[in-house]
Amino acid sequence: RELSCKEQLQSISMEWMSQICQYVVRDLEKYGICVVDNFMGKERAEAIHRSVVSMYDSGVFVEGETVSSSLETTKKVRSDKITWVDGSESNCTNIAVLISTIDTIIMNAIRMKGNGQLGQRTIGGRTKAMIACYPGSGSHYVKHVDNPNRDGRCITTTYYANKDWDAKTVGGLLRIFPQGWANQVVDIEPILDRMVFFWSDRRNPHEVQPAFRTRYAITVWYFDAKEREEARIRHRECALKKNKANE
Ligand SMILES: Cn1c(O)c(C(=O)NCC(=O)O)c(=O)c2ccccc21
Ligand SMILES: [Mn+2]
Repeated sequence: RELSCKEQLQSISMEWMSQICQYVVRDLEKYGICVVDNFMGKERAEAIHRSVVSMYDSGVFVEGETVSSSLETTKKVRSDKITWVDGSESNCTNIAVLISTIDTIIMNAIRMKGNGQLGQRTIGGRTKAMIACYPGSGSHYVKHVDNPNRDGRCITTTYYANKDWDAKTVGGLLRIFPQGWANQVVDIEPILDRMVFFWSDRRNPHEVQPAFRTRYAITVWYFDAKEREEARIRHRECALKKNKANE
């Protein structure tokens, strides 16, 4: 019998899903980095773009975390601004769909591995989505490691929502310096509907090069269950020590 439209869509998305998962598992385990284009499809991507622009215009974004205050007296460029969403906020429906799509990919990638692990990691939970905006005028992010000291985060997933981005004229490249690749760098243009997955630890120092146009990205970090638990215990212990000291 002829498959209904809904069944056809489901079968395409299941097929698509398993393709993407194989790709993510292979590239993460082989290179520690995976780039997927056309992740949500054109119309959903443009809807996400419109959502983040209107959120930015509504003023919910706050100054981002500067990884290290720049000592030299560089001319003051306005730095990144961020806001955290779980997808339930107003105007975030499309972002909720993005988050659940990434969840599905990560969970299925692990299931595919069979041993319930991705790169010898067992994923246990994730952060909310951090929407970041670089207001242009040369704003950038210094070279850093997302998780240098085992805070639990093991996979960084970043989605770009920038229409017609041309890095040759407006910069804004994500440049990753993969450890163990000698002096190779990986330059990734933050183009619309591009999804990047990479290990959050010291294997992937990276920077955001100066952007000369407003640049939007949505990041979700996935936790390694064991490492997250250990970080929580360490955090509790040092909190207890502090209380003892203050007694
Ligand atoms: C704004 N912003 C970031 O852009 C990156 C980051 O690495 N971005 C990579 C990218 O956008 O391509 C971060 O890792 C980050 C960490 C804490 C607070 C803000 C942060
Ligand atoms: Mn980062």
